[in-house]
Amino acid sequence: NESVLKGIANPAEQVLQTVDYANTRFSKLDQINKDNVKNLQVAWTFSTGVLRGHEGAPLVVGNVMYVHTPFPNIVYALDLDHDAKILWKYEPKQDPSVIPVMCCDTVNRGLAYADGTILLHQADTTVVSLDAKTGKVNWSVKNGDPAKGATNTATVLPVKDKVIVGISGGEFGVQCHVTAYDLKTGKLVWRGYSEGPDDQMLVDPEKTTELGKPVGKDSSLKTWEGDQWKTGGGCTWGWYSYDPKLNLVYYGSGNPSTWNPKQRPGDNKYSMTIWARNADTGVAKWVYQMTPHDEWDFDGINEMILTDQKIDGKEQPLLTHFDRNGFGYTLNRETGALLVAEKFDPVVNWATKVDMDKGSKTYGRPLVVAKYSTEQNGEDVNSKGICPAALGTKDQQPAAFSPKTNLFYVPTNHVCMDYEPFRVTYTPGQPYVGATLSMYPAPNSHGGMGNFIAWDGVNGKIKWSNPEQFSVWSGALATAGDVVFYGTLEGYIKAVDDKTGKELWKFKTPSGIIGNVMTYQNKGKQYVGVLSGVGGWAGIGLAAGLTDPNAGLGAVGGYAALSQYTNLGGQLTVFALPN
Ligand SMILES: O=C(O)c1cc(C(=O)O)c2c(n1)C(=O)C(=O)c1cc(C(=O)O)[nH]c1-2
Repeated sequence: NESVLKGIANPAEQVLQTVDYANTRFSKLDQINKDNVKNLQVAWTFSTGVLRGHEGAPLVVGNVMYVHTPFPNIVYALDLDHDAKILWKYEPKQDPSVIPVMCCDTVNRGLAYADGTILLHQADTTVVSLDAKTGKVNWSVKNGDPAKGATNTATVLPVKDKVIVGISGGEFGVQCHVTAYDLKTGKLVWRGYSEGPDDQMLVDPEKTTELGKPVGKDSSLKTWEGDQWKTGGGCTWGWYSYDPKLNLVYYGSGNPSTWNPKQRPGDNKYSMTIWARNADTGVAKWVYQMTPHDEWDFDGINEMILTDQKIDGKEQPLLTHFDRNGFGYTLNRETGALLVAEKFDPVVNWATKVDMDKGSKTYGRPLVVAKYSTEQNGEDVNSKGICPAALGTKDQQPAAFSPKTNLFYVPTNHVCMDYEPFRVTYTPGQPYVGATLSMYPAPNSHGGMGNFIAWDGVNGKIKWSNPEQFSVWSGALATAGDVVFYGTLEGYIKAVDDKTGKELWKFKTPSGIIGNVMTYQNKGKQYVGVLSGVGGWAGIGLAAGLTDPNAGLGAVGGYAALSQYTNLGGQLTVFALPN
């Protein structure tokens, strides 16, 4: 989309949640740099009026900032030239009783801008196009059925004349999908499901490849028993990337439903899969399933970061992905060839490695350690000491990449779990979970539940690692000022040196940070902004007022101590250097 490309090219603006189509979250702004970042001060603040988990980041288009909130999904347009005065406010009418409570709070990962419109995907799965000037609704369309457990938390990605949209519902047995709507009218153009017959998945059995081979006819159906694919999950609630040259959209699918692996024999394709789809037709060029027959809830939805780097002696179009399962993958994004798969936290123990031997039957698959296999241990058996926990070595919190250092900056979890699968029956609209968990800090380690790391994607190695007391549930931002920013669950926004990880500055905001740090320029001056508001899976315990470590989906566990550091909130804090 031309207007999106124009916005991406202007570092004063932020028109997408992912900063650019490649998901690098790198800003070319460099007024704030590693020498002066220690002088950052609060420039202004804004209360969103909502006290829940605030994920994503505001957008800046021209001299207007667009701020979104978690449910009820309010959008504010703020005039950056006039003291952030509210230009308009959009508050959707959503019936809270029809919105399924997803595992992990009522978050929303933010807005997107294209062609003079602001695009919002609400919790009730309504996709709305708003006039960016007035906040008036251009069109709206229903993307799913909340009565069957479908909901939304993700942002959308405008590509050419379409907007690409995912859906949540993996804990409700939704057959999840990705859909392209016409940007002007909201008319459905194509929809590809994560599992099912080829025509539903938009898979061409001869042309769609997995690890270099055509997938073959109805390849997904053969990996499910009977009709189980119809309630198979594989939800699409993560981040989307786009390569304009290859015209491919990249994203990952989530867990197969239920969490009880015994109830769904087979590989459960194509849950837990990286998808590369043609943006015009939706037809998949290639797929790669990272965790066949998931036994741990390692949703494969984390962002795909597109870079061009030299690997195996030649410059290649790469895709790097930090999966929940604890492996950092690098693939050739044109062909789907697997190049690197290494653990990005040494505590990962459920698999010894990913088999990289092309001649082997298990090529491309993780080699599972029997003692941590909840499938082999069986129903009603508590498998203990599995690392990482269900929320993964990384969850939705997006990483950043700096072309100045060729390093990825990754917010991670350092958490292990006990997992006990049990039998469930499917009832439309009711939770279809099938396991209980408890989660705790990785043992024999630094005692904390997170690390902020720098990763070399070509060699698959950690460059440096900063331990954190809690999971780093906030997204990273890398800048041309040689600084990387991120937030912590206690509420700190931190700036570190992109080469060494040395802490250069921090500031404690009013609530835990699970939003993504952003930067923009107004009247020639650079600002850094971040949403505070604890929540999401790691913070849901606090958000729901739960202190019982066994409450919820094992959500509280080691995070219960968060209540000693922070409180619910909903605030944007914007920083700048002194005049
Ligand atoms: O399978 C799904 O549909 C689904 C949806 C979501 C969501 O929409 O936020 C999460 C998850 N799964 C999930 O597994 C998970 O760990 C998670 C964390 C968060 C969050 O925002 O903190 N959401 C979700």
